[in-house]
Amino acid sequence: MATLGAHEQKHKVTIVGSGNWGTTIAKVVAENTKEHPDLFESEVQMWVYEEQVAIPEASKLYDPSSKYSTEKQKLTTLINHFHENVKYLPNIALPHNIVANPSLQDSVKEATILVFNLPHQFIGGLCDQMKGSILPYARGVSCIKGVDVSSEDINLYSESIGKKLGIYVGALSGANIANEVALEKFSETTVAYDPPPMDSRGPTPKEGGTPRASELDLTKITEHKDSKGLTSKVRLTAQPPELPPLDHQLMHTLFHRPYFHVHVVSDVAGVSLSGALKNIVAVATGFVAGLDWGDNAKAAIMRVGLLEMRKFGKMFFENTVRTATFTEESAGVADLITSCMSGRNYRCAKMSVERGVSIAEVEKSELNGQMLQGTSTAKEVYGFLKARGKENEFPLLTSTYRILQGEAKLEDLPDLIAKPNLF
Ligand SMILES: NC(=O)c1ccc[n+]([C@@H]2O[C@H](COP(=O)([O-])OP(=O)(O)OC[C@H]3O[C@@H](n4cnc5c(N)ncnc54)[C@H](O)[C@@H]3O)[C@@H](O)[C@H]2O)c1
Ligand SMILES: O=P(O)(O)OC[C@H](O)CO
Repeated sequence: MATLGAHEQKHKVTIVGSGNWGTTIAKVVAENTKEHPDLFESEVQMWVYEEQVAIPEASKLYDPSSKYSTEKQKLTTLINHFHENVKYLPNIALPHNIVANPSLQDSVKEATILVFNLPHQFIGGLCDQMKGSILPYARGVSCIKGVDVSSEDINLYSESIGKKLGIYVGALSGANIANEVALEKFSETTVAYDPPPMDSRGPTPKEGGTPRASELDLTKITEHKDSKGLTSKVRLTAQPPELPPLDHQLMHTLFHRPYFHVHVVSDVAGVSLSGALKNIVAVATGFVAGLDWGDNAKAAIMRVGLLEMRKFGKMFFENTVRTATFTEESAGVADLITSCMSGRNYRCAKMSVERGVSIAEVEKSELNGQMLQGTSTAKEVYGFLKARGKENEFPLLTSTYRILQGEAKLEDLPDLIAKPNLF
């Protein structure tokens, strides 16, 4: 187990988000912060998008004589009272050192490590609200499976968040159906963390002066190569030397559990792109499952999907992506497989075909507020590919969007994806 020596300060962790995966990762992290008091403050703040919730009658917490069962209450009140997220992760006991906080600014203000974990459509607005409230030397990890697409550009969420907040952000992604991880069934994940070299330790002393752990001494302009290989000057604040160094070893200690095995790598692009693009492939796999075409058809979609994911990485992130990530890491092929077997994108796409209704209708009726990422990512990625004139080079990603739009027939999918050059 990692012990990094005695330090005057400890890391304080905040989870930004509290959905199905957000709450599960809060549980993982809170178990570790409690187990490593030499490195972390035990308390983990979890920012909750506040809503009024009644305990479902199916819940083991349901007690008709209690005010909590009959009346709608604030979700934060319920989480902090029962140590359970009754809406997004029901029937899972949460560690008592998780504190649900409805105030974004208050929840992040002391965090030295910010874990971003919520549906990707909300992150831009939340970063705007967070500006000015976070520590300048905080570091982040994005668990978001999605890509940040503007009219003609594509960015990893880790980098978009990092740019908006002026901090370095890595990524976590893997074959991680949240409910299974929450039940402590074995799984693996991949953490990608590759901060600019200044993070290696210590303040930059003023010439002839003694280093002090103040922001002034620790902030410097440093060269940083982003995931597209572009080198730019970024203003970044080093973490004070009083804190345990935030390196691969500490990342491992923060996320690894006996049931949740972590592999830390440096390929932020490969890890992030895998998590985003596999959601589109899962929608396509759900579609063919809905037609009852069998496992061979699903495997064919997964094969083409994996090749398109790798080609996408090579084409648009060629300078930094490690193509082996797609086939060697949990974030790559393993996440593709689990998502295409039982993920929400797969299940909702399958039901939409079986019931003859839109996937959005199924999402609304079946997910109790949880959100699909595959449908919006399909639209965003298609828009990006089309703007570049590359849509025909990614037939599965493109066809999935066109089927969602009613512009292509699902039954034609085998021909639509036949014989592309995916290498
Ligand atoms: N659930 C999984 O099994 C799983 C596993 C791995 C990764 N992921 C990824 O993790 C990320 C988060 O997914 P999740 O499963 O925790 O979320 P989720 O699908 O449970 O989404 C619901 C969350 O969105 C929040 N929300 C709703 N409206 C909001 C608003 N206006 N502003 C801010 N928040 C709002 C809700 O409070 C809730 O916390 C996604 O990128 C997802 O792809 C999910
Ligand atoms: O349920 P999905 O489809 O959002 O997928 C969940 C996870 O990403 C699987 O690793």
